Amino acid sequence: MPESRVARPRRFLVCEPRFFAVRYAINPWMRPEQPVDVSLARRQWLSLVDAYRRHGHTVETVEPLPGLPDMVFAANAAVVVDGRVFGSRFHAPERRPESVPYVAWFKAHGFDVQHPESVCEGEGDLVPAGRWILAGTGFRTTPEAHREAQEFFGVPVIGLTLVDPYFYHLDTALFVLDEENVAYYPEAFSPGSREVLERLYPDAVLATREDARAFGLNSVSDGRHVFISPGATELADRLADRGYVPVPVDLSEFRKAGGGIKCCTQEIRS
Ligand SMILES: CN(C)C(=N)NCCC[C@H](N)C(=O)O
Repeated sequence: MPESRVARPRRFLVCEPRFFAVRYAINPWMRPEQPVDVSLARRQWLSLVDAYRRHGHTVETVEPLPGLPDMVFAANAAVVVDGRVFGSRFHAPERRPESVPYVAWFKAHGFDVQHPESVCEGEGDLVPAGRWILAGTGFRTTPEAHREAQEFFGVPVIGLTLVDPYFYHLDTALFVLDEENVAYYPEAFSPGSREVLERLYPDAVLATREDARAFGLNSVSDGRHVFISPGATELADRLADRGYVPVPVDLSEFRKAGGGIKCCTQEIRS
């Protein structure tokens, strides 16, 4: 009999994909010559917002700006823990202007924003996980940014090295299920980082390459429901065996930019 899991209501910040497009290539998923169906992307994004609201979560929006096609990926804008906001410094020049509207949103909603000095892509690489923050590096966020985040939050930051360019942000290879456990794709990590994950999470849910390629690890969990790509079928079964409730949400259009459910979702933890 699987354990019965308890959901905790969340506060999410999202950005409508009004200007979503693939105009440049900054990760292996992006091919600017491949057309994007903006109206399908919008419907898919609305289905995510609807799924969050139906499950009792609060969803707020930041106004999208023209010329910023990746602004829909709200997770990259910051990391928020205990109401403290650690902003972003994007690796790609094309994404750097996104910080301005996000910082303005946080300020307008009563938050101060700490600006990192090193490249740091928000919750894409800094993943709060109960007593610590798991932090990816290798492609985007730097180890210097991990140190800055630890100083700022006063929470242990555990560095993990990513090695496969298809899993260029930590949130493509791992997600937090609840305060105690995570799901991840081991081959996305260096051997030493894999060992760290095995020590921290001996009971983790492991994903196959197929599930990882379907963006199954770019999921959002509220402790009970897991909002997950419908392509990650085996992972969904493994989660259900552990008592989680998979809620499939198809964001296939966003995969063309290298993003999925978690990328579109900034969690405001206060
Ligand atoms: C799950 N991921 C990767 C995210 N958290 N964000 C998606 C960013 C996509 C954007 N084209 C880029 O390459 O930056």
